[in-house]
Amino acid sequence: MEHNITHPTTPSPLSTSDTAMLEVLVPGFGFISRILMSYLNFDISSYFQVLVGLAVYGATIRYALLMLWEHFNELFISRAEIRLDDEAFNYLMFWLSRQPLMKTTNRFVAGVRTNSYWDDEEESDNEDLDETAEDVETLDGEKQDAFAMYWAKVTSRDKYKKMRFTPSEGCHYFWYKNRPLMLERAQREGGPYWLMNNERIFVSCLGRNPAILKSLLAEAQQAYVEKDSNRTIIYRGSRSPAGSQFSWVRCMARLPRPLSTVILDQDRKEDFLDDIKEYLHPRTRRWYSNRGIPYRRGYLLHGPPGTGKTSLCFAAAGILGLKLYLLDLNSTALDEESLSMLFSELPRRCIVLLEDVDSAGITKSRGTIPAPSTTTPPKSDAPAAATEATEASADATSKDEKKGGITLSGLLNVIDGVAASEGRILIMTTNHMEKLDAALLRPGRVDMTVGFGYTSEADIKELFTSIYVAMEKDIARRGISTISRSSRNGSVKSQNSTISLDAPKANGKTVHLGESNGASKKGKHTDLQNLTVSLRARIPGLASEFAAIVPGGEFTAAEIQGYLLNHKESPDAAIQGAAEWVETAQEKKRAREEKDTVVVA
Ligand SMILES: Nc1ncnc2c1ncn2[C@@H]1O[C@H](COP(=O)(O)OP(=O)(O)OP(=O)(O)O)[C@@H](O)[C@H]1O
Repeated sequence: MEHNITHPTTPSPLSTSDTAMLEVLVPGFGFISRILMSYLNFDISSYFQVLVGLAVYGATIRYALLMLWEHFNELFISRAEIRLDDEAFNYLMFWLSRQPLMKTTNRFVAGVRTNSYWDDEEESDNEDLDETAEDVETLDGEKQDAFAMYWAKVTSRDKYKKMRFTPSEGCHYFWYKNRPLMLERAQREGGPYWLMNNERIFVSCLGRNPAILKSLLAEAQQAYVEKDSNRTIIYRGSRSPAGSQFSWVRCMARLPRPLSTVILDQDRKEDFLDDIKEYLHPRTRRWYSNRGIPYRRGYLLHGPPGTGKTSLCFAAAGILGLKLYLLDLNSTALDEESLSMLFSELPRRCIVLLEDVDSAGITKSRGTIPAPSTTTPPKSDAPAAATEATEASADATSKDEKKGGITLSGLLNVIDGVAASEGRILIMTTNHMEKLDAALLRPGRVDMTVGFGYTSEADIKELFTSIYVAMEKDIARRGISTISRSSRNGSVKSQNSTISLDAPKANGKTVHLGESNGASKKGKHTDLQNLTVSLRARIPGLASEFAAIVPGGEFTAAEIQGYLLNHKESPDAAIQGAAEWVETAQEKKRAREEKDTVVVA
């Protein structure tokens, strides 16, 4: 008997090219058709023509909608693009974090990492805490507890870092000045996801006029810049964590350092500052440009470690409101190309600080510090003498050129290369000017040198005064906080509470302010004023006493400052311990010198 086995009618199978085409139009087509065939015995390929028709139709509609959307965008939507590697990105993020959008959106990036748009906020948070510490510290008998309370708050704040919110990737809608805006945070299409500086923010508005977007960005910039108010902004040239590229990363914003706190011969300080001011004057820029001379100026600050070179730079940046760009030439990762890129990215007016150029791989290795021969260094502006001194070392230097990431020729190329930005001020510091190559010191690269030395008698007096003059401000601040606290409480709290400002009187005894219970605000003010006046009157005498004990020309300002900081509340104690400190310090120096002599021998 013959059995007729009936198979489901199977239309002719698709050719390979048909299947490939369908796979392109409908990704996963092959897989789906196999599943359908095996489980449902349904051959989808029999509907090939219908499927192709549908796929083409779908693709056409999609394309048409895309084109339509693009035209619509072009005609009716304005859009600003802000890139991560630009500072405008920080402006916008900072501004956004303060907008109602960040309170209402349900899609956001949360993080505790401190970065450039939050750094100053952290600082002001800490300042609030500092106030509370001072407030309670002034009540006698509670000093320990006050510190414990303050410290508990600090450590807890450090543990529970403030959570920061920024918009997540994707689109967000918000209102700005009664206009609906769209914010989109996205990675650049086509770029590798891990590349951090791929990120973009787009802000869009309806209409062809982008004025509202520009106004938003201007507002964001203003908010960001105002946050810095009169601070000195410091950038550091560093490698991005994700790539090998170097860029300027904002690392902090510091309160400016008053020039008066840098102890250096007044004329020398003024010459330095006047020279920078003269350089920044528009007539100087015109002068340079009319003669085709590259508009750049370089300074070399030289002297033993801890004599105030970096401090002078900070002070100058603060006074002139210039941003400070720090670069470590010792980084082995830094090559000529990166250095050149960093220099080309500098803003038109700024200070670039290259510290300890002698220790970078562009000279012979760093040696011991030569013993001081005079109390003050030679008058600074002597590039010719410096050049002579350095010519002798040029040979030795060239041998070491290849040490480290950057070579001498690399540095020279970048300092005056065509790609380097104009208008910048380059300040290099060194502990060993004699080790620097003459080529680095030639005019055009170094136009002025400022020498720093060991403190003279006058410097010691000035340093002492500057340290204890600040105490007057401290007293005033504590007085104000105590007064405000007592006025909040109605009166000074306990029976025994006194304002604990142990300041010595002319006769060496300690003054306790506000000793009377419930002393009036006015009375305390008068006491504080008297104390301040008495201290001010005593400081010159104390400074002379101190300078008579500490020999001139032997110690750096950093060393003396270090000692005075151990007695920051009591100038009298500083004077009492000065002779012993000088003796110990001299002994240590002698021992170090002997050790160095043995090593050299
Ligand atoms: N001339 C000075 N006037 C006031 N303070 C000074 C002076 N020199 C040093 N100091 C103090 O000593 C510390 C170190 O100073 P600074 O960093 O400016 O020294 P430096 O010469 O740049 O040292 P280095 O060569 O090691 O970089 C700072 O706290 C600073 O306040």
